[in-house]
Amino acid sequence: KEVETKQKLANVVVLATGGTIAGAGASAANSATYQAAKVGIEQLIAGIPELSQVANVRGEQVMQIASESITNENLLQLGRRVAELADSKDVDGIVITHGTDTLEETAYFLNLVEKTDKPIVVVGSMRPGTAMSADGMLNLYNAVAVAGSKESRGKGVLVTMNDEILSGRDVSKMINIKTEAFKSPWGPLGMVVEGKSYWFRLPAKRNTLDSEFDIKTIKSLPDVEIAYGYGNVSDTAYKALAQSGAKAIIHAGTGNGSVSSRVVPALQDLRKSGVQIIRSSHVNAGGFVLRNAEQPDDKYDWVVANDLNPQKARILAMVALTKTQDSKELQRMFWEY
Ligand SMILES: NC(=O)C[C@H](N)C(=O)O
Repeated sequence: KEVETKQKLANVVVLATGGTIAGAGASAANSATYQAAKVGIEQLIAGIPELSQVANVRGEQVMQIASESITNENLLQLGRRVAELADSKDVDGIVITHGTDTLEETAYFLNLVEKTDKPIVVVGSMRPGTAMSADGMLNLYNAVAVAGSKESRGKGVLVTMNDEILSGRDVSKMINIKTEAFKSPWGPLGMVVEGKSYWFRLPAKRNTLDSEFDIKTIKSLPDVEIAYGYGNVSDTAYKALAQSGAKAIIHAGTGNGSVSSRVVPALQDLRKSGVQIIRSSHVNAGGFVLRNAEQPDDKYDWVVANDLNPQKARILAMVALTKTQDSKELQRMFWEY
């Protein structure tokens, strides 16, 4: 009977990349002072025997880094491994353990480039496993349960943090000291409780199977950089980024992506020289940038990121620029993804 149940369980592969979920501190009181990316995936899986009740789980250590140090090469490496596993008949779902600092970027990247309807769930933790009330164990258990569930198929890349199921497209780390750190401005898609998923809404934006991007055809990612808007800002950073080879600059603007009059002339010049200018917003609870509001985007040939925060706008711009250099095409992609 036991063998029978085991056969019915989904096969879930956990790809480990490091982060706090693999972190370790000197004492149980160290919830914020610790080293990320210390514990291997075998040890993480062995620490949660209950995983075997929700899926047949095996782990793979893809890298072991704190996520603030993730490079474009790391993203491509991870994306390619996810695609290989998704193509494999004996894999039903994939979980990626990840540091939380750039988790939202990796989740969005995978959401754009993985051509599969198999569940892909990205998960992290705010406290290391050595801390009191560590959150990684339950977050990972939830991730495996969601990745092993047929109901999770075709919903784009997902994130499970703090009992919520969130869309990898628009989830963002909103605070760095609470376990309730990850939010989407548009709310979670569902909840996961005791290994069972409860769904309430679906992503409306193009993703995975419905996406025009494919990890298998992306050889490298172009250089896209972010410059921050604030009072008394100068154009130095924008110019320097372009000079060092940025193909697009994300303006992490104030308010609705507004641009200081001290910076506008430089951005007009950069656009004329071929650099794409993409207006986003760094407001905390989620920006919303509209074309030709605040700035005449049609006249300047700039692009707006709408609700994508600057770091997510960077991901879409990189992926989009592997297909087109046309600003109108770029803008279409920013509306559709
Ligand atoms: N909570 C975390 O995972 C933070 C860590 N710096 C990381 O992103 O790897």
